[in-house]
Amino acid sequence: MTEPSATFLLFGATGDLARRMIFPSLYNLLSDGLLPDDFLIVASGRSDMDDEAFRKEVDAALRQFLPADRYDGDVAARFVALIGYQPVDAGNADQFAKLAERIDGRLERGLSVYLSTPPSLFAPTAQGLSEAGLITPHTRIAMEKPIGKDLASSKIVNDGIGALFVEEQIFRVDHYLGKETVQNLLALRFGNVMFEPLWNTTAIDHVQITVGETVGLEGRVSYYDGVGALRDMVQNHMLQILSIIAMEPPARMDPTAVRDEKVKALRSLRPMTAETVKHLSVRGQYTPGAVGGQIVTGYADELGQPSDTETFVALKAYIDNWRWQGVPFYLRTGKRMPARQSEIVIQFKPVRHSIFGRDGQHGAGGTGLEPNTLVIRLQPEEYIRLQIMTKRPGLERQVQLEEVTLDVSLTAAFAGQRRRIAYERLILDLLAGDQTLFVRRDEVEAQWAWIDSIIDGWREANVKPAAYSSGNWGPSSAIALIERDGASWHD
Ligand SMILES: NC(=O)C1=CN([C@@H]2O[C@H](COP(=O)(O)OP(=O)(O)OC[C@H]3O[C@@H](n4cnc5c(N)ncnc54)[C@H](OP(=O)(O)O)[C@@H]3O)[C@@H](O)[C@H]2O)C=CC1
Ligand SMILES: O=C1O[C@H](COP(=O)(O)O)[C@@H](O)[C@H](O)[C@H]1O
Repeated sequence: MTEPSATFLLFGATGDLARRMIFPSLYNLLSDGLLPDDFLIVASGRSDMDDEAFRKEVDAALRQFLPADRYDGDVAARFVALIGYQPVDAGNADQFAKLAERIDGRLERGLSVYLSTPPSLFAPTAQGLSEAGLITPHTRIAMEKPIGKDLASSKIVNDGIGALFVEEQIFRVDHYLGKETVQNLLALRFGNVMFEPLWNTTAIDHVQITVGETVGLEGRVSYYDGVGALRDMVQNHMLQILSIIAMEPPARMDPTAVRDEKVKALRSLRPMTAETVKHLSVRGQYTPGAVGGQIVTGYADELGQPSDTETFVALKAYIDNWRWQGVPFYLRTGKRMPARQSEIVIQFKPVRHSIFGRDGQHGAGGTGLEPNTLVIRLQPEEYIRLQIMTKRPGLERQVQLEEVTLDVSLTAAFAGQRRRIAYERLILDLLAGDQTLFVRRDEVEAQWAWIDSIIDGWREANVKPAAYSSGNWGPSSAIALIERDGASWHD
């Protein structure tokens, strides 16, 4: 089927993600004329309400979460008129039958189902859809993260869904893949001739990936505690970024070629052990402090009890393949960091031989020679900066070098272009059936296999989170993790 799905069925429609991201994204797509004619949105949650009551809730969410200049009352009225609400408890077969009545006669034109519910409901929901006759070759199913909490449980979820859908119908969402800046990594690497020859152990000293957040638990206590930063952020978003940085060039931009290369990189991650986690990983948990001038409470206070869940993690990872032999990938992510800042830093090696120092050695003679650094800022700003060496103007007998920045601000270069919500891209691709920016089963499982090795290592070696004051880049051991190697975090 080449036409986009004519019906979008959203489970979890009363939830936080639907209100903040999914409805605003659908609204934007409608406003830009990107939804098919005669499009129907069937929204479902456990709560009982009628179409009108739910439409009012969606309108309120649009007013709250769209930028003020995006909300247009006429478009919003057209948008909510597309939505019907049907209460369904995932375990209630009768309610699935009522849901099917809403979609009656439309299945041939394609149904895209989106599961924005807790993952424990994915398989029962798929079962309910099947029993109600809603699964046909024209049905697709999208699932939010997390897929499980370890490799074993992710296999159970994948098996449950896989029993009713073939892989080509399954769209595992990682919203980072919908971000322009993450897709731009592919453009940077494979749309330019100058980076690829240097993109390996010969020229690269190390790679840093940082995803810093200033927020704390944000009311997601019941989800987050026991999950922690490693499972919440590294297992999915950060490993997806790492796989795009590390993969071999795919033959073409299609779902199989791209995902084949990503999974090879993920499978090459060196597993950790109880011995190696002690020097390759740091766990942290925030305590009271100040973020952006505001005093905030600690994690345990927000939770109401002590906990061993990490809100920060830093890792030194190795990818055991030809390209990346000996190149450490330093990853760190945390809540209550000093800034919301996500970036990738490619630290190149020094030039092989310095012609500038008095004795010909690199860095000798105080000439200021430094290795090149490529900084790719993903958010909140979007830019690519390359630090290169230039001659400082002057008449000194010995050439003095200074770093200058080649600065490509994507925000400025594309100033006329509206920044899209990541979910807009993903929903559009789901409707169109393009899986390139969705995560394949083998990728999720390779990600979990590596994460499990760290969690097992932590358990066996009894590694607990170290305290860090909110507003800092994690515990001091996270700084030591990289400084031991003679490098430092690019803050
Ligand atoms: N919020 C976020 O920023 C992010 C969330 N996610 C993931 O997205 C999913 C949804 O998250 P979020 O919106 O925050 O969660 P919420 O807890 O806010 O919403 C959960 C939704 O699931 C519905 N639900 C709960 N139990 C049942 C049931 N037995 N049968 C049918 N529906 C049920 C709820 O319906 P009702 O309210 O009517 O009871 C509600 O619509 C989760 O998997 C989460 O991990 C992923 C990335 C970010
Ligand atoms: O998936 C998640 O992502 C958000 C961070 O997303 P971003 O787009 O704002 O960078 C994180 O806050 C949340 O804990 C996690 O579940």
